[in-house]
Amino acid sequence: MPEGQIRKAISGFYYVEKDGDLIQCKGRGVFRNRGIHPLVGDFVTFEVEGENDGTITSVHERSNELVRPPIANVDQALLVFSIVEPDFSLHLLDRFLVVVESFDIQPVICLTKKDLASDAEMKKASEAISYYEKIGYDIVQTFIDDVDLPALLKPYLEGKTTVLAGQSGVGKSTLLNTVLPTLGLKTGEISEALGRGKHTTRHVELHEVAGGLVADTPGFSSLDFDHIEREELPRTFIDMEQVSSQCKFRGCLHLKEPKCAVKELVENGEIPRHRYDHYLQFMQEITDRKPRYDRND
Ligand SMILES: Nc1nc2c(ncn2[C@@H]2O[C@H](COP(=O)(O)OP(=O)(O)OP(=O)(O)O)[C@@H](O)[C@H]2O)c(=O)[nH]1
Ligand SMILES: [Zn+2]
Repeated sequence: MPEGQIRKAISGFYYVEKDGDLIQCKGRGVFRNRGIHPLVGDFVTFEVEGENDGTITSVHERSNELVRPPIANVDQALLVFSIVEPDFSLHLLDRFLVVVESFDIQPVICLTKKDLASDAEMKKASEAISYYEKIGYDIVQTFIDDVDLPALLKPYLEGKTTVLAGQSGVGKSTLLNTVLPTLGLKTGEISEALGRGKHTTRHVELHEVAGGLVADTPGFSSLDFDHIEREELPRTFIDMEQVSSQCKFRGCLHLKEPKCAVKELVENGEIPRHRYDHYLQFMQEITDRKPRYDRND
């Protein structure tokens, strides 16, 4: 039976891409009883019925799945940060990195609005970001008038499924319009669409760009840590994770444990203090959240 990938889902139909064609498919009747909900991004097996219609018979195992927007098998997130308007925030950067790493998604940090920044603001942001480059993250600088943005982003987009993410106003729609000119998003449109409340399900579609796929709706509109356990937080700080094998205790959470390699590196300045402070803050947030059975969401 043929296999393909769901590129969009509208009113109960799934549009499955196969060799350049989109086949309009329904899900198998038993999916509902079994609680199987096919998602955009899913690789599926389907049965052909008629020229361009079919039925999805099985959904292949996912590498991950996002909730808002609902999308599966995301490889990469372009994390968009403006240097000014809104001001660059290391707290928000660390928060995005934790959430993205927790889904096993590769982050690429995009810096926008360089043209609006003073030399001092630019220098401050570049210095802060250089640490993230040092620990292995890719950084790209994009500008509103950068005519060659598609070429700049191509090496990152090629062969991957990518979502954009970032705070309101940083320039996500501007970037999406540049990589997907046919989309014609009004800038500011995304926040309006998402602002109507979290129950608004906005249609999401994967588009072919530069040999990869890009989602036309930004991901990670909520940055809570509900899905992350205390023991999982250390691995989402990749700089700490790299040295954690040198901590005295296996499974060290780098809190009060003696002979902790992470705390030693924070003391001698190799890991910036703000990284560790954010780590402690996020750990506290996870510790303080209500147990799941107490919540009514
Ligand atoms: N000067 C300058 N302005 C930019 C740049 N990128 C985006 N903008 C402007 O910043 C404003 C916000 O950009 P959007 O692309 O709407 O931002 P967004 O992240 O999609 O915002 P939401 O829809 O609220 O999530 C718009 O007026 C853009 O024209 C840039 O590199 N330089
Ligand atoms: Zn430790």
